[in-house]
Amino acid sequence: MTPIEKKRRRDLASFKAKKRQRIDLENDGSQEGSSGGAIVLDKLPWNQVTVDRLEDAEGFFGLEELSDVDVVKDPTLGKVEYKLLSNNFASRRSKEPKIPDTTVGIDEKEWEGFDEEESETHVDPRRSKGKVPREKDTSRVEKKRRKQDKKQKKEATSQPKASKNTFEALGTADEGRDIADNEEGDVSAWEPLNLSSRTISSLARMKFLQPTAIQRSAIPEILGGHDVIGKAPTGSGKTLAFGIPIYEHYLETIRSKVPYAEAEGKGRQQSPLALVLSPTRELAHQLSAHLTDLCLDPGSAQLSIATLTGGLSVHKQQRQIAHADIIVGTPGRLWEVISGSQDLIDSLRRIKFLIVDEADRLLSEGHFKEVEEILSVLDRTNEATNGEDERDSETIDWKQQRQTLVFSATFQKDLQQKLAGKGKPKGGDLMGKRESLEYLLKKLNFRDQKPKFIDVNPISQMATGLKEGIVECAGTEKDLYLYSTLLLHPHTRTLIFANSITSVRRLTPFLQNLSLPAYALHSQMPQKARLRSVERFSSASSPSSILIATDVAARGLDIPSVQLVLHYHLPRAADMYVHRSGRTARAENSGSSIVLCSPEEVQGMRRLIAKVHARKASEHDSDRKKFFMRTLDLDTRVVSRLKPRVILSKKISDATLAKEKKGHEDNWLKTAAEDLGVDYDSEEFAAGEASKKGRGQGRKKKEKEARSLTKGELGALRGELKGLLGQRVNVGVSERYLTAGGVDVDELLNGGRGEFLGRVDGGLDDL
Ligand SMILES: Nc1ncnc2c1ncn2[C@@H]1O[C@H](COP(=O)(O)OP(=O)(O)OP(=O)(O)O)[C@@H](O)[C@H]1O
Repeated sequence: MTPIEKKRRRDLASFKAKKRQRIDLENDGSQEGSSGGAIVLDKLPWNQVTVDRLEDAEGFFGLEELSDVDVVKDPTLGKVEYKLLSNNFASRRSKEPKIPDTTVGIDEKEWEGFDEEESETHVDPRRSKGKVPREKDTSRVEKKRRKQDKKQKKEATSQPKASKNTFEALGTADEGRDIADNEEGDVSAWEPLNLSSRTISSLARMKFLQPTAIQRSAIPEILGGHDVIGKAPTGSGKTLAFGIPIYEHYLETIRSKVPYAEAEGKGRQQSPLALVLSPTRELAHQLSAHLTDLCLDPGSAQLSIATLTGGLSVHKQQRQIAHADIIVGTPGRLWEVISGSQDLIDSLRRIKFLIVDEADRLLSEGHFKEVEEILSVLDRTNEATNGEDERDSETIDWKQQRQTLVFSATFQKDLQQKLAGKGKPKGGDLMGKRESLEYLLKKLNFRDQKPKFIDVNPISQMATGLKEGIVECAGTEKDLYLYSTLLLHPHTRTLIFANSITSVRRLTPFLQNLSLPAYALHSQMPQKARLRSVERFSSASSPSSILIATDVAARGLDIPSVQLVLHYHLPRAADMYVHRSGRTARAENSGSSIVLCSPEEVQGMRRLIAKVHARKASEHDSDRKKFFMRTLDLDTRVVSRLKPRVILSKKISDATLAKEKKGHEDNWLKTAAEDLGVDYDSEEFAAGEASKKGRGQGRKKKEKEARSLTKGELGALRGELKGLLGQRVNVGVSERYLTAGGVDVDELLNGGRGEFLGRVDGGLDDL
């Protein structure tokens, strides 16, 4: 046994003895009364609040939580004391030998921690920066550790029930914490990826028993230090394909006990390890939550993740990211936060990983300017920061030390060909077209001459468990067909996509009036309301919930058990169809995607299918036209019986919205008039507007009519609708009836043939 191992054992034995003693003392203390376990506030074992609810993500940043502690007030002295409540605390604390400075109260006397040599191996670089002397014989110890780690990993993966000290090899000396205890099943399929036992343990806890295709292909390349462009169908686990290598790198750095900045020999402000760019706020929060889950390790210093999406003050976020290991952000807010601080820019330039998630979206529409700014400052060499600062006298090409990882389910076809090394894209000098994806990819400055392009499924971007269908209807009857389709899918978590915010605003109350649990999501909602909608929609207690969203929800959102995606409008681009539909049938699950298609949208639908399924079709048959999407015939008898409900609901929601709109307009005009110092008379203004002719007057007239409904009239309409919703609708198929509560008529309409929905009357050519 080597001296280090002997020492580790000695420390472990002494730790166990002290822990026993501590528990005894705590038991005694609890019997004796409040004074037995009294401790001071700042010595309590605070834990970082983890973000497990989207809604909390913003409000709890920077806060810490605590449990198993009683607050006791001494009435005579008026003093407040804190007392450890139970042995749970003791056992919980015993799993945290790495943070001795938070061990408290009675423990304070008992716990001395591992001595320096041992504690160095567990040290949180953020806390220990500058204090920890570097180990002298790193290579020998590191070699030994690696060997031991490998052995432990083998045990962990081949014997999930293996016992004790799986983590000893990582230097945590963590008692009894092992994969086996988690009882998560056989994770040996991860073995070829050669991951650390801590990562394997996290995967086991998450019950991810094997890597997905993109994880299997991308992780070794990233661990091997390559830049990677990864393309894989929606819901196929791309987040962990880059998340796992980042975590591995983090663990490696912890093991080598050197804070990142020090590791780079700079010794200045700590640098984050990774920067993840996300196109939407919801996705950013989700990515953070997913990475937090992976990196959750109660026995060690927590990796810190900062999410920058707006909602908190820029100053607060600047402070947050100054200590973060991973930063996840939307480009606009990220730029706002970093652009004001040269120190932050400097530290970001030293990141080890730059991740561009949903790359094709991020590098185009709307985000172009900020992404370009961010990439420019990341790539600026120190010299370029004008050399005023002494520190900048060294020229370090940080981008050469940074890995760039780009992921999406969709990439432009010509670009994809280029990346795959198959010829040049059309269109001449792409560098000249500033707003092109390729231009920005060039700006990403891959350190590899040619990044590894991994396409795990070149045939399809769609998830394998996805079924697709079309419901044909007149443009004016979309609301009716939407409602009918929803009723034909009872007990189904459904995501409805519309092309405009106005439609989302209109459809939400329309469905709510029909007693359906519908929530809205669009970019003009306040951030808190956006997160609340996603949380309510995702809640396990509402498995039949409905989210009506713009394409802000199309990318990356991973909401459990979405079984149906309904395209109220045909998506504007084929890749958006792929991403929207990808909100269902995720991670080996099945799901359906249905387009409500009006005659005006048929051409677009044909083009979309040709784009999305062209390769699939040519795989099976040389004649592409043979590929078709199912047309789903709703029973017109059912649909027509639902019409009166739909008419009433529309009337009510139109009236409510028109009144709200008028209220907003009045307020706006009043404020504007006040600002200008003139009187505002709404009647006069309305008369002036009415006398105008031209576009939009029809809509305005309708709005006026809707607005003119009195409260009493609205109440009567609501009553009438309530009556209708209470009535059963005879579908004429059997004794079973369709109600808003949702009877399974699906089966009836399918004639028990197990078809997707309704009769399949043919393909695209029949449209
Ligand atoms: N190895 C695995 N085994 C089982 N489930 C996994 C595995 N890896 C990831 N998952 C789960 O699969 C789901 C989809 O993962 P993720 O969100 O990373 O997909 P994605 O490929 O990024 O999708 P999108 O293209 O829509 O953004 C998540 O719920 C995730 O927890």
